[in-house]
Amino acid sequence: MKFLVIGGAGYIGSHFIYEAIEQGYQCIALDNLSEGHRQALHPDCDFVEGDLLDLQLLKKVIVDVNPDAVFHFAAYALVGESVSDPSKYYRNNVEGVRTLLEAMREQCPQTPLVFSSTCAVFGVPESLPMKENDPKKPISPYGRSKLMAEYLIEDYANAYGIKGMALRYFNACGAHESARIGEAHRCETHLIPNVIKSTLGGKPLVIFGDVFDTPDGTCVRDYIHVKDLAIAHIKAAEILIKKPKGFYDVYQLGTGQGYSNLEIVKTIEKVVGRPVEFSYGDPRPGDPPALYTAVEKAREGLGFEAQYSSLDYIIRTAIAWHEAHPDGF
Ligand SMILES: NC(=O)c1ccc[n+]([C@@H]2O[C@H](COP(=O)([O-])OP(=O)(O)OC[C@H]3O[C@@H](n4cnc5c(N)ncnc54)[C@H](O)[C@@H]3O)[C@@H](O)[C@H]2O)c1
Ligand SMILES: O=c1ccn([C@@H]2O[C@H](COP(=O)(O)OP(=O)(O)O[C@H]3O[C@H](CO)[C@@H](O)[C@H](O)[C@H]3O)[C@@H](O)[C@H]2O)c(=O)[nH]1
Repeated sequence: MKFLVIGGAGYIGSHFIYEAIEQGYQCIALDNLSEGHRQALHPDCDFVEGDLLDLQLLKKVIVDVNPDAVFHFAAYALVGESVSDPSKYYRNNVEGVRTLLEAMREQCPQTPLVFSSTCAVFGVPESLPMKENDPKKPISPYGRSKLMAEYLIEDYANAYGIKGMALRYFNACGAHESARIGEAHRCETHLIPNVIKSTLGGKPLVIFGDVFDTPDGTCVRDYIHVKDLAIAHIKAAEILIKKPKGFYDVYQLGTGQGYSNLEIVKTIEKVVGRPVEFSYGDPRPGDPPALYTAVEKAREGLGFEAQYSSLDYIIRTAIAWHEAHPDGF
């Protein structure tokens, strides 16, 4: 089977491709390398350098590849930047999805689409753990753009028979067990890489806020290893392939267990064997105090349960990647 992977040179997309190729699937990545890295691509993965917003290119690639499933990882994903430059986010994350849906509607209306969504569609959750159908009140243009994209896919499924699944990830983390690929965002905002980089001589760590309504005052998040995300995507595609036209559903991917920012720092200290220096800063605007998912729907609907997301494995694989590639790719 052949998978077309939009955004395949990015962090999560590149780990998905490694897993899919290791499981025997053929992969073709399309990426404009605005954030991704050519070196992140598996050596057996075919690559088209191009833009999601280029409808003619998408149609041509779909005809040439004739994929059995399409995976859409490409987006801009910095919450803060989305507040200061929403136009950039709505264009790439909403118009990009519409362009892809148009290309698929014309060239491969039966082919399943698996879409990267986020727990940021909820904003500040009304209750925990968060369930798929809980109320959604996103508080950033990034979260809103992803919620709009979910609606677009659902509407195209209802009206034109597209088959789609939105997978809402909680906090993606970790690296490939080989340490050949890992998290290498050009502007790194995520906690785990920032803690690790601070131990390797990078920028000093600032923990954003210690006065949240959580057990130790720091934010709580649900961390899921990129290998688990990759496995869930393959399960989603295998299920979607067998579904009738017009099928659409949403699943959340996390472990169901929350860890505070301080617990992450303490675990990294234990693994590296020395103290991590940090200071407390102001809370980051738009950070909800606690986010963790209910896992029942993914367990029942996808047969998915995280297996590679112990904090110890996440941190060990992430450290191995950063030690092997201190300057990224
Ligand atoms: N990292 C997380 O914790 C997290 C959590 C929830 C959801 N997500 C979502 O998962 C997806 C992947 O996230 P990531 O962390 O791997 O991000 P990433 O930036 O590393 O990967 C995105 C890739 O898409 C490419 N891209 C962006 N716009 C494009 C365009 N117009 N045309 C072609 N390629 C384009 C980039 O070059 C990059 O390679 C995103 O949709 C993100 O919103 C990420
Ligand atoms: O240097 C840092 C970096 C992060 N944090 C805190 O660590 C926690 C986790 O932050 P981060 O790793 O940036 O992830 P989130 O902000 O939780 O991730 C959100 O942002 C992603 C976009 O990058 C979305 O896709 C996810 O769905 C959404 O949960 C938050 O409390 C941050 O304030 C720090 O204290 N210091």
